[in-house]
Amino acid sequence: MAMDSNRFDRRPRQVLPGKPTIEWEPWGEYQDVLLDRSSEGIARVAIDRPTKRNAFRPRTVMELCDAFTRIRDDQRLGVVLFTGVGPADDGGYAFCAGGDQSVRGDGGYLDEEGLPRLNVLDLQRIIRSLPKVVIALVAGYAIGGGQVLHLLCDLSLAAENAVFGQTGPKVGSFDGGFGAGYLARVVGQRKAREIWFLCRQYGAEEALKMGLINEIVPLDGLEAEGVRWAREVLQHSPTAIRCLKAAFNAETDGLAGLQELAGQATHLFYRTDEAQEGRNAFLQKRRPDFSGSGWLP
Ligand SMILES: CC(C)(COP(=O)(O)OP(=O)(O)OC[C@H]1O[C@@H](n2cnc3c(N)ncnc32)[C@H](O)[C@@H]1OP(=O)(O)O)[C@@H](O)C(=O)NCCC(=O)NCCSC(=O)c1cc(O)c2ccccc2c1O
Repeated sequence: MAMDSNRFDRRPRQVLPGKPTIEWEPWGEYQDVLLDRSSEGIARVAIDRPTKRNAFRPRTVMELCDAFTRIRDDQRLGVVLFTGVGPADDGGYAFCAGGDQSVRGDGGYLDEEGLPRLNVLDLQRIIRSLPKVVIALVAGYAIGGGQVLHLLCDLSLAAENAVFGQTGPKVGSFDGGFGAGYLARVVGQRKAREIWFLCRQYGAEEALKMGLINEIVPLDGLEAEGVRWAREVLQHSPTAIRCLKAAFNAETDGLAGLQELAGQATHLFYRTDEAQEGRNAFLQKRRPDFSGSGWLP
């Protein structure tokens, strides 16, 4: 999906206002997304459709899935900053305004072949199960499906101009998965029902009060604060962090969440002499000898 970045301009690109506090390396080239990484272990993913308030079309989502999958597979990366390019030419900012209504067909959002898709649901799962920390940097609107994407990030830093809300019942849509159930876990059932049933917009202070975000930051310091949080996370144990993320998900995500947590346990188990004895015995066509393992309390 991403084209070789060597063919393109490799100068760092401005995503949000403010002085960069980290050296970004452009990483691949997409149409709707900017992807950068740094040698410090941080990646930056930005939706690049500012004239549409960073609303996503199927291509945007496919590119985001590709970007997050590449990040997952790069062992040097531990934290992702997820944001939207701004400002637009009219001065407006958005993290993401949800699904692009101009390509919404009768059965979903139409891709370039005319196939109706709701592929943001795939992206939600990729972000949710990414064994790294995803930090949303919200400048301007996080609305509709964009608000759900923001919700699924592990941490959220919002600029003073951030605005959150749902529009589904206004525009004939709803996200009854993470968008409803997980929102209720985060802000409580009463507030979640208010957000969806009334379709109001909430500023950064209200979002902080309801637990939707972690901190409010001046707009031109948003990326720098994200980098600061990322650097702090990166000082800690990668295994502890990935297991904790899976544990938080397990509490809310049913069997899919337990599968992630169990996968982390299997990863760790594979590194033990005990697990390796099972594999070696099979390959050497002999009985396994687990006597050295003990039955710990
Ligand atoms: C986000 C806004 C509140 C911003 O208002 P503002 O006044 O600042 O700006 P404009 O309204 O003038 O917008 C500027 C420019 O951007 C275009 N635009 C903005 N949002 C979208 C969008 N979502 N789709 C297409 N285009 C958009 C706008 O038309 C303007 O362009 P011009 O050419 O006319 O200048 C406000 O823009 C707003 O309310 N936007 C709509 C928000 C919305 O309703 N989003 C969709 C919700 S539904 C959804 O996201 C969704 C997606 C899924 O894939 C799902 C999958 C599965 C289940 C549920 C899903 C789901 O609910």
